Amino acid sequence: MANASQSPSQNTTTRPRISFLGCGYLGTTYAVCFAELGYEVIGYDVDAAKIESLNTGVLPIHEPGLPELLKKNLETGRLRFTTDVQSVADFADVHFICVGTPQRKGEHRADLSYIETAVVDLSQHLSRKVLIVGKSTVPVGTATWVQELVDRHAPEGLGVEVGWSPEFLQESNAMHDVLRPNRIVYAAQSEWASQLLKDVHRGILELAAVEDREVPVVETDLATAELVKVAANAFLATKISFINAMADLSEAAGADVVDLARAIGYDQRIGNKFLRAGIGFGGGCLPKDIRALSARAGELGVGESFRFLDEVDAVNTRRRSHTVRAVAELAGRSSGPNGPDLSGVRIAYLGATFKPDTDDIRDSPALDIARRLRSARADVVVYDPEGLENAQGFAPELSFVKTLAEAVAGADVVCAMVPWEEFRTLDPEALGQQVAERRILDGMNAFDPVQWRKHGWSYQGIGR
Ligand SMILES: NC(=O)c1ccc[n+]([C@@H]2O[C@H](COP(=O)([O-])OP(=O)(O)OC[C@H]3O[C@@H](n4cnc5c(N)ncnc54)[C@H](O)[C@@H]3O)[C@@H](O)[C@H]2O)c1
Ligand SMILES: O=c1ccn([C@@H]2O[C@H](COP(=O)(O)OP(=O)(O)O[C@H]3O[C@H](CO)[C@@H](O)[C@H](O)[C@H]3O)[C@@H](O)[C@H]2O)c(=O)[nH]1
Repeated sequence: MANASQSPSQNTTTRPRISFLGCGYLGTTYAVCFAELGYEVIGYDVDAAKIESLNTGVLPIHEPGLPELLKKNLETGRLRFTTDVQSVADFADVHFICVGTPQRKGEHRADLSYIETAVVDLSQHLSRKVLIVGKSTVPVGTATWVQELVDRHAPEGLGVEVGWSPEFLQESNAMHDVLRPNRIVYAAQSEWASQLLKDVHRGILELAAVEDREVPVVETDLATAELVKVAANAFLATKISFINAMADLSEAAGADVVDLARAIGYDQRIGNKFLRAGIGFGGGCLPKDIRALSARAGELGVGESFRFLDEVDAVNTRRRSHTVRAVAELAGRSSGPNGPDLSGVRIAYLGATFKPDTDDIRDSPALDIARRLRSARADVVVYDPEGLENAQGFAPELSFVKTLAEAVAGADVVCAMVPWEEFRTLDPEALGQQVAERRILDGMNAFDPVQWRKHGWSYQGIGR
C-alpha cells in the first residue's frame, strides 16, 4: 500500500484538527487513517480500557492492516486517544460522531441515546465555534435534532454547526475503504462548514490524485446525506435476500444458485457483487439498518412503501432455521414439530463471526445457527480464527477450541459457515481422514460439490 502520509502537499494545505467521538470499528479506523493522511487527530471514548489499549498501540478489534498503522501513527505524535472530553473540545476544529446506533431492545427503531450523550457532553465543554459532523448511521431527521441539542447545550453565542457525512466502510476492508473510498458524501449548513468539510477530506483527494484515481464527492442536504447511507445498506440487503430466495427456489427445483448468480451477474445492470447465497447477512449494520429504515418510514407516513424490507429481513432470518434443517438431514435426523433432535451428533462448526477477516460477532448468522443446533442438543464444537473470544462471551453454552484440527477430530458433520481462507482452502481428502463421518454442510457455498463427493463426502450446499 502506498504510504498515505507521504502524499506531496501534506504541509501546504489547511488541515483542521479532528476528533472522533466513539472509538469502535468505525471511529478507530477513522482516527488511525486520518492521522496517516497527515491530520492531527484525537480519538475519544467512554470505554477507558479501550482507550488505554489504543494508546499503548494494541488494537482492541481484529481489522487487517490496522494494528501496524495504529503503532506507526502513535509514534508520529499526530494520533492520541483520551477519555477526557474537555481535551477533545479544546483540541479539535471538526468533531466526528462515531458512536453506536444499535437497534432498540424490543423495537425496530435505532437507539440514539449514545449520540445524545456524546453530543451533549461535547457541547457543554466547547469554548469556540466548531463543526460537529455525524458519521454514525441514523434515521433521517437526526441531524436536525443534533443541531437542536447543540444549540441547547453549547455555551450561548458560539454558533456551533452540525454537518453530516455518512460512512460506507466494510469491516475487513476498513482501512482501504477509508483511505480510498469509492465516494465521499457530506452535507453542510453554511459556506463555512462546507469549506471545513472540503479541508477535512482534502487528504483523501490528494492521495487519490497521487495514485491517479478519482473520488466522486456528493455534497447535499442533511436529510439526503442521512438517507444515502441507509438506502445503500437496504439495497445491499435486498440483493442478498433476493439471491437467498432464489436459493430456496433452486433447491426446490433442483437448480444451482451459484451458477445462477454467476450467470445473472454478468449483466452489468445487475452486477456480480452481493449475490452470494448462504446463511444470510448479519453484522452490526445491515440487519439493524433495514429495520430502522422501515420503522422511520412508518413514522414519516410512508411505511407501506417499505414493507418489502420486512420481507427482506424475514427471508434473511429464515436462512437460519433452513440451515438447521439441512444439517439435521445431513446427519440423518428428521425434524419433528419441535425441530430436529440432534443429540449424540458431534458437529465441527467452522466460523463464528458475521463474515471473515473480522472478530465482530454482532448479529452473526453463523453464531445464531450454532446456538440453534445446540438447542437441538447437538454437540457443537466451534472454531474461528479471530472470533473465539467474542463468541465465547456471547454463547458460553457452545464448546470452543483453538484449532481447526481439534474442531474436526471425530466429527459426525462438518459445518463450514464463514468463508475464512483457512476454511475455503480445506482439502476434502485430508479433512476426511480426521472426521468420523464424511458429511459437510457448505454454508459458504465455497466448495466444488463434485470434488467433495468424489472423496466420499455427503455434500450439502445452500441452494444447490
Ligand atoms: N462498523 C462498521 O463497519 C460501520 C460502517 C459504517 C457505519 N457504521 C456506523 O457507525 C456507528 C458506529 O459503529 P461501530 O461499528 O464503530 O460501533 P462500535 O460499537 O464498535 O463502537 C461504538 C463506540 O462508541 C463508544 N461510545 C458509546 N458512548 C459514547 C459516548 N457517549 N462518547 C464517546 N464514545 C462512546 C463505545 O464505547 C464504542 O467504543 C454506527 O452508527 C454504525 O451503524 C459502522
Ligand atoms: O453476497 C453476499 C455478501 C455479503 N453477505 C453477508 O452480508 C453481511 C454484510 O457483509 P458486508 O456488507 O461485507 O459487511 P459490513 O462490514 O457489515 O458492511 C456493510 O455495512 C456497513 C455498515 O453500515 C457499510 O458501511 C458497508 O458499506 C456495508 O457493506 C455479512 O454477514 C456477509 O456474510 C452475503 O451473505 N452475501
